[in-house]
Amino acid sequence: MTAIQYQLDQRPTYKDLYQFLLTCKESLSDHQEQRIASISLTIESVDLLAVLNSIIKPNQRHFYFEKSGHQEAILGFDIALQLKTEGARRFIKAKEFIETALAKTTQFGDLNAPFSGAHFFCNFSFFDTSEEEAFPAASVFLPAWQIARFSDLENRSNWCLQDPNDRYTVVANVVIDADFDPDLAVRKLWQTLQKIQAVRYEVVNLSDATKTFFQQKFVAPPDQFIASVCSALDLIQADHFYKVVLAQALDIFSPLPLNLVASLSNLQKLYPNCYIFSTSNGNGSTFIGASPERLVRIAEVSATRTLTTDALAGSAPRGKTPIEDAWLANSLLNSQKEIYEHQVVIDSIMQHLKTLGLSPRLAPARLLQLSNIQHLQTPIRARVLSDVHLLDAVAELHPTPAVAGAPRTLACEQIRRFESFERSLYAAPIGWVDHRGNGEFAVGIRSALIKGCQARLFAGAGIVAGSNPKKELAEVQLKLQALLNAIA
Ligand SMILES: C=C(O[C@@H]1C=C(C(=O)O)C=C[C@H]1O)C(=O)O
Repeated sequence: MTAIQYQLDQRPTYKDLYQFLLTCKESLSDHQEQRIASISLTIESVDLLAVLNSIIKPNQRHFYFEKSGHQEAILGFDIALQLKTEGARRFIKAKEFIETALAKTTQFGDLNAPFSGAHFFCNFSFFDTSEEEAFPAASVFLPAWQIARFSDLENRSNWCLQDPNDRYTVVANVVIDADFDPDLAVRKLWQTLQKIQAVRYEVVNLSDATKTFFQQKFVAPPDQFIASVCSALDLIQADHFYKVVLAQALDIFSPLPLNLVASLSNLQKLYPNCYIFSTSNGNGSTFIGASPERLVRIAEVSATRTLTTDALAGSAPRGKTPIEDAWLANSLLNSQKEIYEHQVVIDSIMQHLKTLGLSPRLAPARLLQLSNIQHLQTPIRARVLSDVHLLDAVAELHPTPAVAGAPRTLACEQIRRFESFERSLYAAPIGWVDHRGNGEFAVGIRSALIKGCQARLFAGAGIVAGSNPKKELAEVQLKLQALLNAIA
């Protein structure tokens, strides 16, 4: 991969870009060869959801990923290169696809600016084959356009407003082949850049989005969920496995098409400490959610390449009063059953990270409090050497016992047996990888698959010895209700 740098204080001109693209074309060695030119520029502030709302067409692929705390958000749209695959080697195939794409990429711009350079957007399904047509078991794409916001501030109180300290990067990825016309390409680039920059003053008044009356239907009735939990508890007692995570799916039908951007904006406001994500297949289906669960991040922390993951399991509702809330938090922190459910996740993550040759360290367990629910959370960190790719870590960690159970294979068999719907992208890795092999994946829980006037909402709960079937149903319904409140 080649990188051409230009001075930070100097925006490239039309001529600079033309010259760069022409050089890329001239470097093609034969008629069959294809190269990628990746151009990174810094721009002034732009509202990413406004771009999603006003520029991206429903039949264009998009990917939106906002890190918990709203410090970073990244939007990709339109496809430069893509891979769709399935099977046991899907994560490895995704890694190979990215490495092959990077080998034919020439990068232009300041690669030290946050979120500059080529980024690849990935979504996977929970199982390694997918019966559900909307999304394949593995999908990776390099977008034609990528826009990112990066905030240096640790705790922004006014996160939903544009902050003067935020920095914005745009990356355009252009496919260069024998028929490539550099002049036309620069003119198109310029036009799209202008369109993006014109969006920044657009007010997307999402709070006015019409809330419509939805009809709702569980895919499997609540009684069936209770019966499944009881059967799972019998198998746990008979020592077949320790834990299984069983989910419910709720279908909603709206008289009007569901409003994707309004739903995302609601999720942002309701869940400021969750990952907010949206991925479309370019064919009318979109998967969105607000997940509190990090699968894995690899980033430079104080000049050390560091892997961070979280064990997240063990839940309680939030109280209606501060006293009730504190009581519920205290019960969660001291419940033998919840601590055990949490520990199963920690043990598995530690073991899988060691399999990767890492020496992980645990931070003390803490409470992660969301607006409707609270969880036990243990951050886990490890130093990584350059031979561990982010997708190697995803392949090793997914699915953790937080969303599958333990032991993994037996738990997954029980999920297939007890759940009567396809999990699709629910509870699966969703995230991005950059040109350095760094990036971040969330676990796609608290999520919904939207198509036109319909949506399927997903939520689950971990079942271990001592679980109470009615409480588990209540937990799943609480999680579903939170999503329902956000879908507009
Ligand atoms: C499976 C889900 O959540 C998981 C299950 C939890 C639990 O049972 O306590 C807590 C957090 C998540 O790891 C979901 O929200 O769908």
